[in-house]
Amino acid sequence: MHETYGPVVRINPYEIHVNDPALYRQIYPFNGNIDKWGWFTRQFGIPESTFATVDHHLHRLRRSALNPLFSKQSIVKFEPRIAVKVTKMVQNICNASSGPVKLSAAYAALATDYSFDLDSACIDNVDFASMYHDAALAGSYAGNLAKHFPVIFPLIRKLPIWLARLLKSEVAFFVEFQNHIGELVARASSEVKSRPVDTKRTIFHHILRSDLPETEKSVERLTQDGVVTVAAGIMTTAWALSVTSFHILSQPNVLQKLKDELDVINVAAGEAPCLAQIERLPYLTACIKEGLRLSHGVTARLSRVRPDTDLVLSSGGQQWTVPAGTPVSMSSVLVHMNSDIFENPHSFNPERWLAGKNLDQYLVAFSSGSRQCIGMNLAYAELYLGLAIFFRAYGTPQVHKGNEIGLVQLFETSDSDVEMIGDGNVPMIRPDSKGIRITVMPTSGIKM
Ligand code: HEM
Repeated sequence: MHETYGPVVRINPYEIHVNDPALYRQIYPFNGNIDKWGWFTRQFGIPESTFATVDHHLHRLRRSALNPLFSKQSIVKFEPRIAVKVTKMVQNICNASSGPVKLSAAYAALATDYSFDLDSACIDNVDFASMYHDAALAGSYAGNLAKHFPVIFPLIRKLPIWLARLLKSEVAFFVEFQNHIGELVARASSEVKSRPVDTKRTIFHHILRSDLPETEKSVERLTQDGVVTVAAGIMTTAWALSVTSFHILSQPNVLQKLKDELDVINVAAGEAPCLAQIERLPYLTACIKEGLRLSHGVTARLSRVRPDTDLVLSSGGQQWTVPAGTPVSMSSVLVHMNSDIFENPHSFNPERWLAGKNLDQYLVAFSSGSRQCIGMNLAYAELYLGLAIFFRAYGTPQVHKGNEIGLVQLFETSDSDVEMIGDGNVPMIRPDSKGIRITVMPTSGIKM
């Protein structure tokens, strides 16, 4: 429709969609009274979560309780925990070397494990099975249907587990996932009541002790917030790690440059590199940005509504007025794949971020404005530590330094295993893909 009708199109009777990267920040600004669109947010069946809150002011109140947990300062405190999990994952991959390892599942298990006190220990599973990841993905894909039939999720949530298991394993995972989060919230709630000065600080303990009104602290509301926070963190981070690793492994010149950069950082034997150190590495940073660009983050059109003001969009000497109350959006995929900004947009090319072109403004995987991803600092910490520890520990038969714990090679994995074929709120991949798989040959080196 954009090719036929231009950059600003009324795509259905209610909604306007935009395809002009210059307009992205105008649609998603940090200031102003901006709501979400109820028709979009109802698809997940969690209307009381911060993510799905429609009203701007209520959203600000709910988000204010979460903000301190996700500040850069708080995430730095998480760093040792993330590093321990990544190191364990890297060692487990080496131990599980008898057949191909599903790297995308390993990353999914990793992202699940460091999501707030879930005690899931997914990375200890030999096959890296990740119940939460699969449940979250199934829920995200189902959103396309649930937008039209919003009764689906409330019904699923009420299913007894035996019936859910009879229907489909993903449905059962989803019910178990929600039940597990509900149990964690209920436990936190009774702990906070019985021991008001306890120092244990999961996301739930934190909210329960915050200044939010008591009506905002119900077990049901906090369960909804927990479900979306964990699900949003797992799917996106695991996919960004997977896509970035796939491209690095498939281009020996990229791997060589990355390993050269990682090899010179000063790390004591047996220790993980520290975040402050690796965040300054230009080539690793460029790989992460390129990986975020090609993994897209959230692919759905994230509609915004100005309830009481018109929105005037202006670009290239043209102006459009979006009337108050009208949902308007621009998909991240259209920004990331715009060939005027990113030449050969399908190719993984970290160098484009090092050419002084000020491309950062067009990296919108985390969206922008008042509803921008709250987990961005945590996601970056996971990406930096995950990739740095993995690529210090592993080389390929073509590119290695001699001090790795193993050599890896992609196993029957091609571009078609990472290419987006549809929008399931996150990228949909061809259904018969077996994931991003590697084979591992342990070496005698020990350094990580
Ligand atoms: C590469 C990793 C990630 C990407 C690309 C990503 C992307 C996004 C995007 C685009 C949004 C905006 C959605 C909207 O406008 O409706 C969002 C919101 C959100 N994300 Fe992330 N995310 C990532 C990791 C995480 C992590 C690690 C967490 C927490 C554990 C998290 C928690 C959330 C939450 C709670 C929201 C809702 C925020 C609000 O409504 O105020 N995300 N994310």
